[in-house]
Amino acid sequence: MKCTVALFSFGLASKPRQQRNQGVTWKKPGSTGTLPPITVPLKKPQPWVQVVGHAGSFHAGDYGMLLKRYTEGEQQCLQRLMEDSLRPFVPGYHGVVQRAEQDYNMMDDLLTHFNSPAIMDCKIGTRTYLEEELTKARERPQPRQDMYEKMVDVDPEAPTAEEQAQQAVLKTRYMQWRETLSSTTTLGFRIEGIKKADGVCNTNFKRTKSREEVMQALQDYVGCNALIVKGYLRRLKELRLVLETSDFFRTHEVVGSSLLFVHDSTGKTGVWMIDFGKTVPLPPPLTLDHRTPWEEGNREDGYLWGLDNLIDVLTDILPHLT
Ligand SMILES: O=P(O)(O)O[C@H]1[C@H](O)[C@@H](OP(=O)(O)O)[C@H](OP(=O)(O)O)[C@@H](OP(=O)(O)O)[C@H]1O
Ligand SMILES: Nc1ncnc2c1ncn2[C@@H]1O[C@H](COP(=O)(O)OP(=O)(O)O)[C@@H](O)[C@H]1O
Repeated sequence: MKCTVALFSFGLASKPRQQRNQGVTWKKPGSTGTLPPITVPLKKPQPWVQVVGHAGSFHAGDYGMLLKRYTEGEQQCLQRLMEDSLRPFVPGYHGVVQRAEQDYNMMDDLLTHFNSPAIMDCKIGTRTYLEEELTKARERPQPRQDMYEKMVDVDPEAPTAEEQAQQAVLKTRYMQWRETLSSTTTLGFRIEGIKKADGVCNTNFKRTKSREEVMQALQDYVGCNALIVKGYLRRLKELRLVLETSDFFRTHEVVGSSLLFVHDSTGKTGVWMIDFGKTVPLPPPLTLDHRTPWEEGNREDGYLWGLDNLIDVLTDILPHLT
């Protein structure tokens, strides 16, 4: 999907976001109304921007909140994360709300405190589908036409003769193809989408694979600004330290989760873990180190290996920046 800009908030208040807060007018308490009202111009509110992901899953809420279509698995993860040492690295979670008969997980909008932010979504890990999806695909294969079409759009030669005959591919096959086409297999992370401060959005990274191509895309994203990269590196190294001791992380297979990078022209930077739709608890006493290569059955996801590589790549671009 293309970047989506939400101009209006959803449901929590009756007026659209753009119409409220453009300036606040009030009277002095107890005044007779003879004093002219004081008008305080407030900063223009920022529209929430979705860089990638499922269309129609989100609604921008009020008061810096974001509503994401409810799934029980994601709710469980967000709830557990609020009690874990990873809490500062995930959006604050505020429970389930219902709007127009649909349940949503309500969380902090991570863009709130930035001014015209640049945003990047990086999917972390060497595997983007769950082991249970692989088992299901073997037991009850359900070839998908939509994924065949997405595949052919990128590379008409990619489907096998059998897939061409069926005009359909299995989801796991599509996901594996996406992993090897991009840097997921070789670096353990891939750029999914970037929105720059000028509003220009790029989700065309499916073939961004080599270390050099990834470095180029990252350099472009940070506008060759070394301070921004240093800010990101500090945060990523802190995250790595916390991940290495987090109970939540040790006991969960983290698949398809992204790091959301945000910075603005003031030099402010932030990185958070998002998307726990395919993060599942492991059967005790199984734990993961997130660096051991995946073999079917070991449940390893390559998350920390990918983070190590991302930190290395960002460190390598520093000498090229001003
Ligand atoms: O990015 P493209 O190539 O379009 O492929 C998408 C992403 O892999 C989605 O993962 P994510 O949500 O992590 O971005 C995945 O959703 P799942 O998370 O459900 O696996 C979609 O599966 P379907 O929703 O089954 O189409 C798949 O079609
Ligand atoms: N808490 C958040 N704050 C701000 N933006 C977010 C937040 N969560 C998700 N997004 C935006 O939505 C996009 C998709 O999020 P994600 O959770 O991965 O959705 P999906 O499960 O549909 O893939 C991200 O790339 C980002 O732009």
